[in-house]
Amino acid sequence: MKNIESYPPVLRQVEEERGGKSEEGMEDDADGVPIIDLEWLEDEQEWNKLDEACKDWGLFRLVNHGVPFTLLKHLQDLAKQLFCLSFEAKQAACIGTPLTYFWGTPALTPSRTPLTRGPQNMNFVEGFDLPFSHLPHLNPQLPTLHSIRLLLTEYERHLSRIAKTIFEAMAKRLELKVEGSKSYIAENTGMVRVYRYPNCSDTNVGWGMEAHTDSSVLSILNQDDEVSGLQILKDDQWLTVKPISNTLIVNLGDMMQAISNDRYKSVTHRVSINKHKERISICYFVFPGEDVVIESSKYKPFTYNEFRAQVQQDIKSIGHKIGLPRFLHYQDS
Ligand SMILES: O=C(O)CCC(=O)C(=O)O
Ligand SMILES: [Fe+2]
Repeated sequence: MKNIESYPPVLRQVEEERGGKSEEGMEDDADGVPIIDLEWLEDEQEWNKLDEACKDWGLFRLVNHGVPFTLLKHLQDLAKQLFCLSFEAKQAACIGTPLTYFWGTPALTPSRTPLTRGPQNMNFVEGFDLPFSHLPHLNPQLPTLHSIRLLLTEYERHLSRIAKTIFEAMAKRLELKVEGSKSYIAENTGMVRVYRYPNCSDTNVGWGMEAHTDSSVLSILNQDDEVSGLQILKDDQWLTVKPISNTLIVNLGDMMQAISNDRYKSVTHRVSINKHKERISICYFVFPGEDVVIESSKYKPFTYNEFRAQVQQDIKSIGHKIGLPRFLHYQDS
């Protein structure tokens, strides 16, 4: 169902202006993304597969993850309902709550106001930012948000279990010291973002989300069952990650790349705009404790807090994130 009144006005305007001026896009069907079975992660062979996936791809598809299919589906449906509300209702729903509603950019300032950079590099996306630590204090007026809150509490339990299991397997492989490695995925830093990428008949207007790497340790994506959009950069080629029902997509972020001293990579990815259908995705991010120092031989020691502050500063001053290269011991001049 197309519900253009519910889009943020700037996104609505683009679609109205571009309506009809479209070009057929080509989409590749096969993706070849490595598949990791969470139930078999203890097994030597699966463990090797995980290591390879993290080195070569920085991303994999997770099966047998233990999250009930009904929960994944229900969250998707509720997110759809939430986005169908009018723009004004979505704005109003967040006032006085720890939620943030944003559009046109996924980047937020430290005070969690959206960082927009004008219509030229606007991302064709709207979303809600939901930090898990605030979930118990969230007392939303909207029934849809209330239901989402209840489901997210259960979702969080599953996703933190998954993140922990995957991280522990990686840490063992990387021979990280157990004490330090625990705080690399801090209990209280998980957060979820729910996105809607409106469809647009002219896919040349830009990106749902422009190319970037995540700043997280791990990001776990529950993507739309039917509508594709996520693309990753693999061997200098963009590749579409197919939506496959009842699977999760796990991607490694900058923190994981640094923790692994560049053995693993933070995958560059972007989201394309779909011509015919809007796309919903629910992304869970896990970060190190804010003051935990990440030490490696490639990078100067830094905390996630420092990394985040640098990213914010770069976005503000030069318009985009530089990320890990800012922290290299030896920077190219
Ligand atoms: O929506 C997606 O598929 C990806 C979202 C994403 O890349 C992000 O939130 O960093
Ligand atoms: Fe991302």
